[in-house]
Amino acid sequence: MLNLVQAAESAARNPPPSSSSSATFADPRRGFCSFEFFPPKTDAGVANLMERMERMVAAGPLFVDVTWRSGGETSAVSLAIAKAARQLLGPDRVMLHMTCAGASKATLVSHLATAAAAGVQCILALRGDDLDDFEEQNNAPFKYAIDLVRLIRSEFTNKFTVAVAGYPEGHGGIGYAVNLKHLKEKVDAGADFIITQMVYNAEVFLQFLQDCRGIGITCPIIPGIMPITNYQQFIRIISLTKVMVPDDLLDALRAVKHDDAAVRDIGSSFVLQLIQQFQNAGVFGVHFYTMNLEEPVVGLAETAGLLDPASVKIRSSEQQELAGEVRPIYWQHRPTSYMVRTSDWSEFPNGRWGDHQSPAFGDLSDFHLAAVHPPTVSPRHAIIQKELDTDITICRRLKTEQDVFEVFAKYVQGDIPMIPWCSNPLDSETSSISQRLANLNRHGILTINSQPAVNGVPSTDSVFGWGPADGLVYQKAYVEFFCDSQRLDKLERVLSAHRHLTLHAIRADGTERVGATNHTTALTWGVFPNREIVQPTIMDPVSFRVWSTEAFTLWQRHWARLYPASSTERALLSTIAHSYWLVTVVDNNFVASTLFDALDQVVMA
Ligand SMILES: Cc1cc2nc3c(=O)[nH]c(=O)nc-3n(C[C@H](O)[C@H](O)[C@H](O)COP(=O)(O)OP(=O)(O)OC[C@H]3O[C@@H](n4cnc5c(N)ncnc54)[C@H](O)[C@@H]3O)c2cc1C
Ligand SMILES: NC(=O)c1ccc[n+]([C@@H]2O[C@H](COP(=O)([O-])OP(=O)(O)OC[C@H]3O[C@@H](n4cnc5c(N)ncnc54)[C@H](O)[C@@H]3O)[C@@H](O)[C@H]2O)c1
Repeated sequence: MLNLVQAAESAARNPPPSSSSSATFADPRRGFCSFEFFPPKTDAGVANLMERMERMVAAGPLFVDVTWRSGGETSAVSLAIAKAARQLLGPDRVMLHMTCAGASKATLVSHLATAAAAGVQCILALRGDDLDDFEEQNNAPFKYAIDLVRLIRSEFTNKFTVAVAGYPEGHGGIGYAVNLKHLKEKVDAGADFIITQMVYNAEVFLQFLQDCRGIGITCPIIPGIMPITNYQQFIRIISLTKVMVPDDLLDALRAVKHDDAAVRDIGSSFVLQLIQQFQNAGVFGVHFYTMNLEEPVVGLAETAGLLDPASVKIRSSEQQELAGEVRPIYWQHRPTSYMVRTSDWSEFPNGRWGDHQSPAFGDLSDFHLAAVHPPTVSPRHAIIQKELDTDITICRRLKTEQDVFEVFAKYVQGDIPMIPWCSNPLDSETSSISQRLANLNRHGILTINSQPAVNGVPSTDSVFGWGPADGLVYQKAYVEFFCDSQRLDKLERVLSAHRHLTLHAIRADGTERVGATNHTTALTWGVFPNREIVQPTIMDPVSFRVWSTEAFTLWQRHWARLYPASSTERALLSTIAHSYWLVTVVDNNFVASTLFDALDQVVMA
């Protein structure tokens, strides 16, 4: 893999004589790219990713890589995807991410041996983030990525090419220069090249590159970029990673945030310019955080001249079978693609939770883009300040459940900028119900998501509109919340008089209580001239189950953890996480909704 990266860099810098020196931007010899995939959360998503990956690798990236969930819980899926990619592309063009923090030496050696046996020759050695207990991490043998680099070199010598992560804007709040020093140590310990955290500012990356060179890091450094395809998703990811985004870009995206096609146009022009700036400065490779999306990523890479389809010789299944290889089970049993109905609108047209059969379905934390902790604090990072403020606010004394209820109520009133489940301020459409929501929250219906009913509002409406002009949009009232068993019992009794309301409740241990119907249900849809009905948000019981696991984890991971191990607060939050239900209620009568009346009855004395 290293040879491949070096050869691609050198070919880009020294194009063959036949290529004119005034090569155009789209000259395929001018650049290369890699595509990063993450393991989807559901079997159907994995099956569809396999299919999509086959098309994406045929487009001609230099290599593909597969992320790894901290703790290695999804290691089998990551490995299966890497193995499938290897079968398609060959062994030297596939990289597997692997995290080490909290793992034992035996586990890591076993994962590495399994990867080697599957024909993976390149590892992106990472620390990982998602540890339940920092104290535990401090005593663990593998604290930093460098420990994994050293392990690979000592146990497997040169069997693997090793890449490591770099952070143009710093990492972990310990200072940019210290970060660089640690990066140099990783390279000195045996890393062959560096892939960076996503970056949307050419100056920032080029300064980082110069600083790396200045301290003697000579290996290839590939900047990471995530294509901008959907406003909500982009905002959530930059809030998580805290990467710097030019204000002009944010303003332009905000102005068209409900129109995915316009967001994608603006995002693509921006990313193409960024790549051009990199190329002008002699940086020819780009790492794409694909988010498992196909069309926007391949389109961008193609326009930027980063693909080389001629270099890919995808082997047919017959060739693979002749070579004694077994195709992944997902391919043999893959369902008819579910993508067709959304292909025109890419993956989540202004939509929210995605389709559980989609390869791009998952929680943002699955994308493993980077640290969720604030990096080096810079004055430009107002967003970090916002998070720190939130930490302080929700870190206040919590003695009783009522104190917890108050935090939720304050969030929907706009007095707290974030809670662990909601990282952005409420949408304007929620203002019509925010007082009712605050009251529900104060009475133990702890809301994390909602929408009021909408019946045929113009798609250009400044509050409820989305999609192209001249359409009409609709939505069912919906609310998602945590509550205890007593309130759920009462809700079920109330719902018997509201037959158009459907309920689905799940507890952390997986116990479920479901209403009469439990099918995939349309939540938001739009009718536009000359199109089929567009349905960006559905309530899907499978997605809800997957999401509930994440939702319960956030009590501990993003909240309880802010308090000392034996504190009252930790115990209280932990009890809530284990005993409360996560509930969704959909009001199927979008013409005359009674959802909030029903919830008011639950909290009435
Ligand atoms: C390209 C890329 C891909 C990623 N893929 C995944 C993935 O698949 N799965 C996943 O879970 N996460 C992934 N991540 C996220 C990554 O795990 C986190 O960003 C994590 O917080 C840091 O990982 P690292 O490997 O950079 O850590 P390290 O290099 O160990 O650095 C972590 C922090 O510790 C500091 N440090 C390093 N050495 C020392 C030392 N000796 N003493 C004190 N401080 C030290 C560093 O300066 C840095 O602040 C990815 C990140 C990137 C950029
Ligand atoms: N039901 C599922 O199957 C499923 C699956 C995955 C994610 N989710 C939910 O999706 C959320 C993220 O997706 P999104 O794009 O819909 O979020 P979002 O931030 O866009 O919020 C959607 C709507 O809910 C409102 N809202 C936000 N926080 C609220 C709160 N605390 N109380 C009441 N209303 C609130 C917003 O104003 C907005 O109108 C997750 O936090 C989770 O709640 C649900």
